[in-house]
Parts: sequence; structure tokens; C-alpha cells
Amino acid sequence: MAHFVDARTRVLQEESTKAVLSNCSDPKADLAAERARATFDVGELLHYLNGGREKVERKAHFAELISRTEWGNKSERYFQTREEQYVHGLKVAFGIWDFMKEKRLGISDGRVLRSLVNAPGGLELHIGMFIPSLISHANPEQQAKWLPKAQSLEIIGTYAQTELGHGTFVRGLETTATYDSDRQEFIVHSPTLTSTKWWPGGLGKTATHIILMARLFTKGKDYGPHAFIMQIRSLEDHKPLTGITIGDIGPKFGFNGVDNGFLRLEYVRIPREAMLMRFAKITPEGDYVPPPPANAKASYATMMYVRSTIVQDAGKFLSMAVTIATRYTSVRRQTTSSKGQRETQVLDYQSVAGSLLPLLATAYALHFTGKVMMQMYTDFERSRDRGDFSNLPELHAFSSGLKAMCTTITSEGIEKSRLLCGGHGYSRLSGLPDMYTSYVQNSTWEGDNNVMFLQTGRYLIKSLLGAMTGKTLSGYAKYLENAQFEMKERCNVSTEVQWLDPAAQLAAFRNRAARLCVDAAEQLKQESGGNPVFEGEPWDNSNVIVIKLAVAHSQYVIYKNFMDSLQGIRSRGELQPNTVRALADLQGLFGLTVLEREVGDMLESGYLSARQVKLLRAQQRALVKAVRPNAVPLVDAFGFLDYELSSALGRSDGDVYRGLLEMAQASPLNRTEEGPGWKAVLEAQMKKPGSRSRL
Ligand SMILES: CCCCCCCCCCCCCCCCCC(=O)SCCNC(=O)CCNC(=O)[C@H](O)C(C)(C)COP(=O)(O)OP(=O)(O)OC[C@H]1O[C@@H](n2cnc3c(N)ncnc32)[C@H](O)[C@@H]1OP(=O)(O)O
Ligand SMILES: Cc1cc2nc3c(=O)[nH]c(=O)nc-3n(C[C@H](O)[C@H](O)[C@H](O)COP(=O)(O)OP(=O)(O)OC[C@H]3O[C@@H](n4cnc5c(N)ncnc54)[C@H](O)[C@@H]3O)c2cc1C
Repeated sequence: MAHFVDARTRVLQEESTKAVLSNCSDPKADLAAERARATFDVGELLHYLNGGREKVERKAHFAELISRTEWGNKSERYFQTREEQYVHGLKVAFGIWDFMKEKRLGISDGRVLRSLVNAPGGLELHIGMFIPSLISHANPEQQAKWLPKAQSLEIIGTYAQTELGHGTFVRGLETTATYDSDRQEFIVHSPTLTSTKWWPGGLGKTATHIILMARLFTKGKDYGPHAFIMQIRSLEDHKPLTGITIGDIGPKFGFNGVDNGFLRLEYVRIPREAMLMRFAKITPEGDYVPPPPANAKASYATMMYVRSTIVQDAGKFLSMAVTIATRYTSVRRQTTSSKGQRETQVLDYQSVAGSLLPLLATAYALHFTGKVMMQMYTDFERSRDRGDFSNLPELHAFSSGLKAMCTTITSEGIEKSRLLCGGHGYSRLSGLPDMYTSYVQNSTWEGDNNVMFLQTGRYLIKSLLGAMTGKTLSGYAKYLENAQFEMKERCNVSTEVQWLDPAAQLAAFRNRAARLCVDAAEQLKQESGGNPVFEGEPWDNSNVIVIKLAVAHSQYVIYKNFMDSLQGIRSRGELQPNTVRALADLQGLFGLTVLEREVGDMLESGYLSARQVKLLRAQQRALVKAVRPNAVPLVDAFGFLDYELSSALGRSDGDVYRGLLEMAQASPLNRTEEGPGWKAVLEAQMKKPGSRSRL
């Protein structure tokens, strides 16, 4: 209702309004001013990072179209109940599917659409693991039978591996698949409480089929976990089939649009052909044909694929968080040193810039590593299809460590970004709380991060031991051939500016990793009482240093990828010198920030002196200052659309306060003026006779 305000009231107020307006913030102008400070061509970098102008325009076009659909409408996003989130997630998945069909789009456009809407639902695992498992584990006949059904959504699948009792230790799975040669069928069964499948996404209420990981028994012998495809729900009424109990596992920390589920199997029979037989096989008579030794871990291939995609996506999520925090801290003003002065943009506080700008640099570092990771996985697929599995161990070691490192960095980075946004960062309307709760599971799923680091550490120590016996190393572990030399090496930086040299930074990363590898191998030898043992007590007692080694190696790899990518850009002349300079500042800031955090190791080993650490810190601070003018342009170059960010604080026009006020209107609590508690509780209590007497 319109509210009448008399003239006297207005006049009295006028003076105070003027006083406040004189130094109140103008977020739109602030953001425009930040953009004017760019030292490079933002459009050029935007197109480079996003694969060209055409892709950038295509994404904007898609966003425009889907934001007008019912399933693409995000206005209710932060106010949905779990049930609403689940149903909405399904509508989004089908909406994207139909949109792709209608416009004849391919899988890469599909990924763009999924990322634009960003509403994970019951079909994630169908696309993320069920179809990839069929592609990597099924033989050609099985692919011909199942892939068309999966790709047309005639069936919906998930990947059922983890059980109540085992997630990490895949060899310890308890679900059994026992071959009955008389009927040429497997009996799949959950023999214990702990064998209950638990966690698979989409299993609770959506999936009709699963890739089941179960221990294969034939002729009384246990051959360990293998993959099977089986139906779990009727295609008529969606009810579970006989002998199958399924349900949703309940609310989680985040990711609640997904129906992660449980499953119990009671003596369910599936045909022999249900076993995915691209590598290992079972004959009708029940003889087990193992995969060739070179690809003994072939049944773990889907996990490696997913780990690679997780590495690829980590940079994107960190970039989104950093975009929101950078735009907001550029327009947020707080505290003035003298009366009448404008308040300071919070990004200009050293404590804010010193935390946020290194994260911005890290987001760029992860972008380049994500590209290298996917290239490596694609190369592996190509050689695998020719029967060559020789690069499997390195791919496994590389993807495990990077999966752990990149997801740790991104999870921590989203939370840091949220904290830097102060109170408004705690509001879901900022986009950051939901981003955190639905991202952080990346540290656990697809291999707990510590467990993944241990896999990388194992590979590195074995590589070092091999090199010590004269074996030639390849790929990213090559530096371990010189580990003995590195043990004696000292940093030769003697001025602040010398720390800007990428070679000096790389040498420090490499030296730290090499020394830690030698230390870890030594400790393992000691724990083993001689030759290193990679399991049991000796291994468990060496976990901390092995994880430290894997972290150091992964940091070296990420830095090296950044450096090599930039060198490539330079030598191919792909970007103008000003743009390359802005990227070089980021490379330096990323490198020196990580090294600064880890100086303890390098002081302890004697690689660095206290003076060199001082110089390093000074140069790192100088780089924070150098990057500051380009902060907003550098996040603009990521190219996130407002629709994609769904954040009141990350708006590209900077109008954050209007954004908060507008988005809050959709709160269900605002549907009536008096609110839902008035009739139900407040009125009765507050009008109760005697309720005004004091306690
Ligand atoms: C509309 C279109 C839109 C399109 C958009 C696309 C949408 C995408 C959506 C994405 C959604 C994705 C969601 C993903 C959800 C995650 C689901 C899960 O968690 S699923 C569940 C995930 N669960 C997990 O991740 C479980 C984690 N656990 C494991 O992976 C294993 O148990 C283990 C690796 C820890 C140990 O395995 P174990 O067998 O005990 O092995 P040992 O330690 O004894 O080592 C023995 C030897 O084996 C070697 N080796 C090992 N692995 C590999 C490998 N892969 N390769 C090669 N080698 C390997 C190892 O190096 C060693 O070699 P050596 O030294 O002897 O030479
Ligand atoms: C949101 C979400 C979705 C998921 N989706 C799926 C899915 O679709 N399909 C599916 O099959 N699974 C899924 N999972 C399961 C997931 O893959 C497992 O939770 C994960 O692999 C970790 O295993 P765990 O839960 O057994 O952890 P645990 O192994 O019990 O880990 C507990 C702790 O023990 C430590 N630890 C365990 N083993 C070792 C070791 N050997 N050495 C040193 N430390 C060790 C870990 O580091 C961790 O700190 C999902 C999980 C989540 C959270």
C-alpha cells in the first residue's frame, strides 16, 4: 500500500539524506572505474580462455534462451525444499536433454548448458559415470545393446560401487557376483549389512539401471571387484524389481538435489552377458579370463576419467568464487580514515588483497593445469584403444595427486572467498555458501584426497628407487633422476627481483619435491627395516611424509604447467604483450605465494636462507600490488554471466545492494506481510491472557 509522507517530514529528512549521500558508495561507478584501470585487452583474454569469440557468444545466446524456460528459471534457487530441489534437478536435466536434441547440440555444448544452469540432479551419474563406464568397460556387443538406450534416456543409470563398509578400499567390497554355469547366470547378493551399496548418485529414486561393482566368484574362487550392468527398477511403474531394496540416503551437507541412494540385493539373478567384458571375461563354462597384465587395473578406468574431469573443472569453480569476491570487494566500502573522505574499497586493504589476489592467480594456474590434464587423459584413451597401456601408471599418479591438490585448493578457495565478503558472504544469495557445500564433496568422492595423495606418493617413491638403480624416468617425475644432486643444491637468488625469474621459482618447487621424495623413501626404508614396503605398518607409519611429498610434487606440476603454457603462448604469439605481462604477474604471484607458504621445508633443508625468504616475501607483496589494478578485468576475462553466477554480490554491473534486496523478495517468508509464524504461533502466544506480565 502507498504510504503518505507529509511535507514537514520530507523537509526535515532532506538535510540528513544529503549528508549521507555525499560519501555513500556508488557500486556501479566503482566497478566501472575498476574496469577502466585494465592494462590489457580484456576481450582478447576472454576469447582466449573460452576457446574463441564464437564460443563466448554461443554461451551468452544459450543463457538468454534457457533463462526464459521454466526449468532454467533460477529465481527460486535458494528457497527450494529438498523435494523441490530433486524434482527441479530432474526437470533441468531433461530440459537440457530436449534442448540439445531440438538444437542438435553435442556433448561439449551440453557441458556448457549444465554449467550455466548448475542444478545438479538425479542424472549426474548417468552422464558422469554410467555412460563413461559403458564406453570404457563394455565390449562392442554390449555397447551396441546398452549405449543407444542410455543415450536416448530410455534407461537411466548410475555407478554403484561404494558400500556402507567400504569406499576407499575397493578390493574390500563385499557385494558378490557368483557365477552359476548351469544357468549361465550370476547371482548378485548383499551378504552383510556393510555390503549395502551407499552413496551412488541417482540411485535413490531415479536410476533404472546400475553399473554394479561386485566381487566375482566362479568355481569357488574370488577374482575381486568387476563391473556388471543390471536393471533395478521396472520400466513400467518405476518400482524396484524383485529382490531389490532401494532408497534415498537422506539429507547431506550439500548437493541435495541429487538422490544419493542405498541398495540391497537378495539373490538376484542376472545373465552372464551382464558382466562388462571388454577386458576380463567369463566363459559360459565359468572359466575366468583375466585382463592382460598391462591393464590389470582396467576396471578402475572410469574413476580415472572422472578424476581427470574433476581436475579440469576445479579451476572453473575457483574462478567463479573469485569473480564474486573480487567484484564485491571492489564495490564494498568500509571505514574511512578521516571524516568526509570516501570509505576505502575493501579490496584495497592489504589483508583482503593479499588473500584474494593470490586466489585469482591460482584460478588461472588451475585453468592451465585442467587443460593439460584432459589432454593427457585423451592421449591415454587414444593409446588404450590401440592396446597400448604403457602410460597408465603415470596417468593414474598424475590424476590422483592433481585431483586431490586441485580440489583442496578450490574448496579452501571458495570458503576463503566467502569469508572475504564479510556478512553478505554468509547469505546464500551471494552464491558462495551453496557453491561451497556442493563443491566440497570433490575432496571425498572419486577417492578421498589423502588416499589419492598416497597413490601419487607411492608412484614417486617407486620412481626414485628405480632411478637410483639406473632406470630412466619420463614425464613429470623425470626430475627425480637428479634427486641426489638436488640434495646438495642451494637457491642462488640474491635480490628481490631475481625471484621474478620463473626458472628460480621452478627450481625451488622442484628442489623441495625432490628432497621430500628422498626423505619419504628414507623414512619408509627405516619403517620397513630394510627394503621399502608399500603396505601395512611401514607404509601407514610413513603416510604423513608421503602425503607431504605428493602435495609438493603436485604444486610443482601445477606451477610447471602454468609456466609452460605461458611460454607456449609467448612463443606462438597468441596474445599481445600486455596480456602476456598480466598473465606473467599472475604466474609469479601464484608461484611465490605457494613457496612463501612452504618456506619452512626449504629453510629446514637449507635450500633457502632467511635472507632469501625475506626477499621472496617482499617480491610476493610487490606482485599483489602489481596485480591489483587488473583484478576486475582479470575476473571479467573468465567470462561468467550473471545468470551463471546466480549471485547478488557477483553482478557484473556492481549493483550488489539492489541485487540483495531484489533476490530476497522471493523468500517464502515474504509471501505475506505478517509471515507464516503469525497465525500458527506468534498470535496465539502474544495475545494469550497474561502474556504481558514479566517473567
Ligand atoms: C547433458 C550433457 C552434459 C554433460 C555434462 C557431464 C556431466 C558430468 C557430471 C560429473 C559427475 C561426476 C560425479 C562423480 C561422482 C563420484 C562418484 C564416486 O565417488 S564413485 C566411487 C569412487 N571411488 C573411489 O574413487 C575409490 C578410491 N579407491 C581406489 O581407487 C583404490 O582402492 C585405490 C587406488 C585407493 C587402491 O587400489 P588397490 O587396488 O588397492 O591398489 P594398491 O594401492 O594396492 O596399488 C596396486 C597397484 O595398482 C595401481 N593402481 C591403483 N589404481 C590404479 C588405477 N586407477 N590405474 C592404474 N593403476 C592403478 C597402483 O599404482 C599400484 O601400482 P604398483 O605400485 O603396484 O605399480
Ligand atoms: C556426495 C557424494 C557422492 C558420491 N557418489 C558416489 C557414487 O555415485 N558412486 C559410488 O560408488 N560412490 C559414491 N560416493 C562415495 C565416495 O566415492 C566415497 O565416499 C569415497 O571414495 C571415500 O571413501 P569412504 O567414504 O569409504 O571414506 P573412508 O575410506 O572411510 O575414509 C575415512 C578416512 O580414512 C582415511 N583413509 C581411508 N583409507 C585409508 C588408507 N588406506 N590410508 C590412509 N588413510 C585412509 C581417509 O583419508 C579418510 O580421512 C559418493 C560420496 C559422496 C560424499
